[in-house]
Amino acid sequence: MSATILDGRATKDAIFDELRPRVARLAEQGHTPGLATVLVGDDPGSQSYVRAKHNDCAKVGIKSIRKDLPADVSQADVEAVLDELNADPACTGYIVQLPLPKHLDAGPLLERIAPAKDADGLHPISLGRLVLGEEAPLPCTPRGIIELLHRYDVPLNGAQVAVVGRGITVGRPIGLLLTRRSENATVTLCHTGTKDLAAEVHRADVVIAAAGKPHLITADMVKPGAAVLDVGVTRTDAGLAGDVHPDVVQVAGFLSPNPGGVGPMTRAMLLTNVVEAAERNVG
Ligand SMILES: Nc1nc(=O)c2c([nH]1)NC[C@@H]1CN(c3ccc(C(=O)N[C@@H](CCC(=O)O)C(=O)O)cc3)C=[N+]21
Repeated sequence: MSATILDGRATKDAIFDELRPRVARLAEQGHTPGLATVLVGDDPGSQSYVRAKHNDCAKVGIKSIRKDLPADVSQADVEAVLDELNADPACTGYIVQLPLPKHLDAGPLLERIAPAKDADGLHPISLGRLVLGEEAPLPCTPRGIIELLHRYDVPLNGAQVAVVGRGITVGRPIGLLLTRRSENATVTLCHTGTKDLAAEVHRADVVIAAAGKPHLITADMVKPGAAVLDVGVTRTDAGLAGDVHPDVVQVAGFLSPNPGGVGPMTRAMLLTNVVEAAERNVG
C-alpha cells in the first residue's frame, strides 16, 4: 500500500479558483487587492520564490508591487520603503522576503510592517493575537498545512499530532492553530532536545516535519496509516532533500511531499491573507 498524496499544487489551484471571484468583486467596488514584496539582494532561491508569488497574483487578479533592493542597502533605506508601503493605498498587504542579509537587523524591520498589512501573519502583533484567540492574519505555512489536511478529510478532532521543529514560521505557531476548538488536536512539539523522537513520532496520527534535517523522519518511526507532511527542505550535494525519507510513502496513509505539498499551499494562504485584508478594509 502507498500513501494518498496530499497534492499541494492541485489544492492551490482550487483555492485560486475560489479567490478569483472574490478578487473580481473587490475590483468592481474599486478595491483591487495589492500584494507587495520586499526583496533584498540577489539570492537565486529568494528571487524564484518572489517571482512565483507575483505569477500567483496575476493568476487571481491581485495587483502586485515589487520592491527589489540591492544587497548592500542600508537599514534606513529599507525602513523608508516599508514606510512607503504602509502609506500606499494600492498595497493591501506585503511581505519582507526572508532571510535578510546579515548587516540588516530583521526584527525592527519586521515590526515596522503595519499590522493591518501583515500578509505573512508573522508580525509580533499578529502572533500575539493568535495566542489571544483574536482575529488576525494567520501564518501562511501553518494555515496551509491545516487547509491541506481539511481538504483531504484527514481528521484532526482528537488527533495526536507530532510537530518536529520549533522554528518561528512553522513549528512554533502551528500548535496554536491546531489546538483551537475548531481543530481540537493534541499537539507535541518536538525539537533537538526531545529524548525519544522516534517514540513521539510513532504515536502520532499526524506528523509535521519542519526541522530542516534531511530524511530525519524514517519509515520505521511512522505509525501505519498516519498523515505525514514534509515541510523542511535542505539543499544538499544530491539536490533538494526533505525532512521525510522517501520510504515513508510505503507506511503513511497520507503524505504531503516536498516539493508539491506545503510550499504551494503557503503561497495560496499568502494570497488568501491579502484578499481577507482587502475584504476587511471594504467592511
Ligand atoms: N517573508 C517570508 N515569507 C515566506 O513565506 C517565506 C520567506 N519569507 N522566505 C522563504 C520561505 C520559503 N517559502 C516558500 C514558499 C513556497 C514554496 C513553493 O511553492 N515551493 C514549490 C516549489 C517551487 C520551486 O520549484 O522552486 C513546492 O514546494 O512545490 C517554497 C518556499 C516561503 N518563505
